[in-house]
Amino acid sequence: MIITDVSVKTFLTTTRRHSDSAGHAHPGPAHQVQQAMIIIRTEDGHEGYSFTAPEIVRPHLIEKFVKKVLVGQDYRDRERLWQDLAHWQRGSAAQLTDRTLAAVDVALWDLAGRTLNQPVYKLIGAYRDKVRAYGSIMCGDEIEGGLATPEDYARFAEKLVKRGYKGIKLHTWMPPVSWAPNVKMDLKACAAVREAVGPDIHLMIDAFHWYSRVDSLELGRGLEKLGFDWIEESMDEQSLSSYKWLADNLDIPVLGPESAGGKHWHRAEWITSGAVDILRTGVNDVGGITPALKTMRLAESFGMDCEVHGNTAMNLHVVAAAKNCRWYERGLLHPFLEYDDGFDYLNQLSDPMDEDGYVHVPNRPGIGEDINFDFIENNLVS
Ligand SMILES: O=C(O)[C@H](O)[C@@H](O)[C@@H](O)C(=O)NO
Ligand SMILES: [Mg+2]
Repeated sequence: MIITDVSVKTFLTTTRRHSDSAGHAHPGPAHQVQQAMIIIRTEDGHEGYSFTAPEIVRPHLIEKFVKKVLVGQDYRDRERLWQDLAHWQRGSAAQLTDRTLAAVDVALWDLAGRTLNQPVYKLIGAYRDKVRAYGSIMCGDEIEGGLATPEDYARFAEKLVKRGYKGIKLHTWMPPVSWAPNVKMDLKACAAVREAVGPDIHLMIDAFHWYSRVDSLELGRGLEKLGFDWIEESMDEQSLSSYKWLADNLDIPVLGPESAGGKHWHRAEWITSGAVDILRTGVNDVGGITPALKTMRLAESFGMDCEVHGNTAMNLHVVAAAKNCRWYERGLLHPFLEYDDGFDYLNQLSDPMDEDGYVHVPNRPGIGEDINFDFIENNLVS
């Protein structure tokens, strides 16, 4: 049961996803990027794994914080190990972030599942084995036939409905697109999608914090006429009072926070201040599966749904272990990318979606990522 080592393998993987100068993903030519796999090993040889960017598990963090907290400890003591790492964040000179806590926590859950030969959502206490996915579309772009016009969004939405999606979320145009953000263009894209898919498909928008209160109000009122399910991150989530103002002035549910820090503690303040109608969590956003579950239960205590940010199996297990969540966010999607192609370092997708739009939780032990260890060994960087 005792953890004897924490290590990291960094390897090359090929992707067609490129980040723009604001961090938004867009399709482009295939290129190689570095990915990291953290490995937590116990005395009896069991291992747990999780994937993240190499800088999130760089040697300084593993040696100065992670190993000092984990090595010599019982791998089953996830709550205490998470609390010890979270407590050390304050004294880490802002080096130990929620992303690193998430990578460690996910690997600990994976270790538990692999050791006990059980999928994580069953260890937590499953609520369901499958969940509806919404297609989370990439931010708009200026690519011919991509997501450059409202008609492009409408055409892609029709394709997603044919694939089986019963919900679609638009990330609209944002800087560095020269004329963005633009409320009227956002509403044109949303109207074109509603026209294309009809009244029964659930639609949401994620405006990615580019708007003022007044712009957000105009956007929200327009979405109310189009029957959207929620408006997400239309303003900077560092302004709690702006979201309280928006939620007070809109009928459409306001969902958040996604990118605001403070884990489940700060999300309690968002609820009690009336800043949101639907809470948001995410394994990477709050520091792991452990705090994401706390956030789900917090929202449930207030009669509130809590929607989980992000794809991959780690988020899917959180969704599967909670009643107060309606969707799995499957994405990010683009007309020029085939999401179902997956990743070269995994043997199969961890979030396969059936033709009815349901994603089935992997029943493989642990997180359930079907890791191609040979690929990783053959493409090692360090
Ligand atoms: O880069 C990000 O912050 C996320 O990928 C984001 O674009 C998207 O996943 C999101 O906000 N979903 O709600
Ligand atoms: Mg979002």
